[in-house]
Amino acid sequence: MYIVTAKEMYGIDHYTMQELGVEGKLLMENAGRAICLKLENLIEKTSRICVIAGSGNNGGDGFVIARTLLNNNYHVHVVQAVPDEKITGDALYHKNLYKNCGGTVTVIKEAEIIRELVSDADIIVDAMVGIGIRGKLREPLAGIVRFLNQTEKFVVSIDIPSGLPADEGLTDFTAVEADCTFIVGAPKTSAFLEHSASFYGEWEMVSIGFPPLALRKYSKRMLWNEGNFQESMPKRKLNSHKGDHGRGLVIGGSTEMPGSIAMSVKAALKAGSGLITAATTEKVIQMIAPVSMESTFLALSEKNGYLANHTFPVDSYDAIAIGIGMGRYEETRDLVRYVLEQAKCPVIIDADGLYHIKSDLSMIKKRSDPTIVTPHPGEMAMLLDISVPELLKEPFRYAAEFAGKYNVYVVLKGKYTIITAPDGRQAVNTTGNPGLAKGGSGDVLTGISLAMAMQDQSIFEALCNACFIHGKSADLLVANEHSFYDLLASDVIKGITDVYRTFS
Ligand SMILES: NC(=O)C1=CN([C@@H]2O[C@H](COP(=O)(O)OP(=O)(O)OC[C@H]3O[C@@H](n4cnc5c(N)ncnc54)[C@H](O)[C@@H]3O)[C@@H](O)[C@H]2O)[C@H](O)CC1
Ligand SMILES: [K+]
Repeated sequence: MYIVTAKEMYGIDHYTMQELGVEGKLLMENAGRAICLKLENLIEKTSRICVIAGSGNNGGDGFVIARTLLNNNYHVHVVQAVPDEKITGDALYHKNLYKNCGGTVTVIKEAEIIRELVSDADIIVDAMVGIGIRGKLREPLAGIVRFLNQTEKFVVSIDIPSGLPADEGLTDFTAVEADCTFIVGAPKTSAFLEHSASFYGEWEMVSIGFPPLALRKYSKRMLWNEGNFQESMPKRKLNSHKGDHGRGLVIGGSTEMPGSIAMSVKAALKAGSGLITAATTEKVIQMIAPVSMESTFLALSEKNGYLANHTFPVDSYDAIAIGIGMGRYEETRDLVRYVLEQAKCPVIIDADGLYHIKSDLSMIKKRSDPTIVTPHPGEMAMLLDISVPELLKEPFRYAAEFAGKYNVYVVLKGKYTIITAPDGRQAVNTTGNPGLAKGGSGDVLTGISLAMAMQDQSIFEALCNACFIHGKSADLLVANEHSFYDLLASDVIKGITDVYRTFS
């Protein structure tokens, strides 16, 4: 499923109409009809429905919905929140069809009377504004939105909750807080931003006839779901041996933080790596060996419980993860630099490793093999020299700019984890839950990512699948024996079993 900006949606729309010859009226009919098929499952046959229509094509969708419901014997009424002369083009065509079928319309000039007009309605369909919103909502629409947000009635928004921007970048808006939203054609980026996603309520996308070639042409962003996971995950050959599944190295750990590297190692093995070596201090090896029985160890020299600068061969690995629990010292920074310069395989940089590259980002830019950074918002903001709120306003743009500028893959972790490739392709992960907001969760994701980077798939797919597995494991655990409260990172490692058993 593609994710679009308003501009991209208009591009897709224009292409479908001009190049492929599909008329706008037909797209609008498709949208309204597809939405009604879904809506009728949500409402009673006796429900009274009030459609609030605006001036643009979003209002046009509202008129198609009103006509379809009317023709299916529902009790429906349209409140038009703009003067008659504002309804033009395809929207006017569909308004006329609705009226020709016996539909009724009340035109309102002031927001106040909306209370009275919807007093007997059970369901309110919000078709005031969609992706055509410019700036903050004006009156009387803003007043209607304020009313809708304090009413108990069930509010269904069409395409976008009216007033909400389709794109990232704006946080000051008045918008409908919908109970549910039927998104037209493709979800918009605002459905995946922390400050705006909740306005959509539950959402579902309806297809209205945009061909995949049009979507592909305009959007580089997608939602990574079960279908993508199942299609792209390499199948295991029955006659394969451990050498086929990757030899990985995890570098990190300190006496203060021995557990994190153990988690990454375990997760990497559980997710399907053939061989994993943990490169850490002698003391950490002693501490984690009893719980990391399946891995091998490489003892590196230490200084005050942390890894010291060290040169050792890094060329016999298929992928490397570095940074976990390693601390932020000059010696550990030199170690990160050494590995980034020497390793001729994909390198994943996490946790303290991210602080080290910040001091000299040319460390990552110079590399010719894939480099992957896996920051949470605080780390990403640190890398970009901006605040976390600034980052969260436009995470898609910031991640894409960083990935392009430094030629790296970025896994920006969060409720909506965004995976970005250096060429600008982006995916939003669909799995995961609040149970993952706990220490160790990131270490597990790094381990799974390491395993995925060594399987037969592109790095972009590998990272999308790693995030999918990590979140899905947590989802299955919470759906069965665990809760958001008690879920531990070590449970998530165990849960990988169920993900594989369910989906492969
Ligand atoms: N290709 C598609 O995606 C299709 C989408 N459909 C629906 O059409 C809308 C987009 O339609 P458009 O006419 O371009 O814009 P809107 O209806 O969203 O809004 C424009 C309308 O709103 C007024 N307006 C703009 N800003 C404000 C404001 N701040 N305050 C008040 N009023 C405002 C402006 O004057 C315009 O009149 C899309 O979301 C889908 O729902 C098609 O039906 C099918 C194809
Ligand atoms: K709307």
